[in-house]
Amino acid sequence: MSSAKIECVLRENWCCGESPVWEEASNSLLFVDIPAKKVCRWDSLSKQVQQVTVDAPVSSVALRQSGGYVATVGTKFCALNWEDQSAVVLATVDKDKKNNRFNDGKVDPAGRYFAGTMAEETAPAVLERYQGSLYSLFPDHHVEKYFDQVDISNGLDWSLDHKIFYYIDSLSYSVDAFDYDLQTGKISNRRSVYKLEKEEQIPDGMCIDVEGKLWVACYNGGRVIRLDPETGKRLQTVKLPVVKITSCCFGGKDYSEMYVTSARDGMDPEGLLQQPEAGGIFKITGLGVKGIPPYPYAG
Ligand SMILES: O=C(O)[C@H](O)[C@@H](O)[C@H](O)[C@H](O)CO
Ligand SMILES: [Zn+2]
Repeated sequence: MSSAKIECVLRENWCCGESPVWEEASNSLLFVDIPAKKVCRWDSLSKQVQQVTVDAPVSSVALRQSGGYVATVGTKFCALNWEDQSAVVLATVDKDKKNNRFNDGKVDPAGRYFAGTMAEETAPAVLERYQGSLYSLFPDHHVEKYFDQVDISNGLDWSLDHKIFYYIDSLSYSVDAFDYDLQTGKISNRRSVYKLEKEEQIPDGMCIDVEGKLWVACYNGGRVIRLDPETGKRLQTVKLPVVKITSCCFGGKDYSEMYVTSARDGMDPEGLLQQPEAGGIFKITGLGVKGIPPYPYAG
């Protein structure tokens, strides 16, 4: 077993930190604070954070091949220009669902931006059920819808051979897999590869490592877990000093570090006293396994 070291690298106490993405070119970690409507970029060398505020809850951010970033803002896929802080709408979804917003999103190995929606929460994990759908924004800016009836659309990633798409609808307490056709972006044959145990609580964000194993952030579970999607077995548990763990990604030199986001929304004053780092960003080193670079949006 590895000896993991955990460090809180940013203690600005985000309401709900999410969607960590490593940007190698700037040695930075991108992430969002959903309710604060902020896209943030933390420079790992200068330790400075830059922020861009948008006009609606921003639930995910991704790199863009042609420069700048893309982000899911409210129910819109947007292009984000970091220099002039402008957001341009590329496409809108769920136009008939006024209470919906996007949640987690990630770019596939062919440059499509996948993201799902959910009804806005009245409290963490409290919301009108089955309102969400999963979509992807193709490089030509058209949108495809995969399925609906989603509660909280969350973690997503692709197998190293690009033949499997992994997906989490949080309230199903399951990590699911689909066959993936990289050429067309089509998914099929949904099945569960792991059911969370009670103490692991709610599955949230997810990423894959170079060995093809999945790392899942456990919201209210205070941990990230490493799963073998082939055997359905949990391989490792790494506990963190805060319970509301929202997502994880690999980054740093050679993608050998893991960055973990967390939330403080929904915590009472007593909980915040006990967990002063709630809402912080954590760096885990010494895991003994690396990640892979994020794919940029090709449009
Ligand atoms: O970031 C998300 O995925 C949701 O927007 C959050 O509100 C929580 O993580 C969720 O409630 C836990 O399932
Ligand atoms: Zn999430």
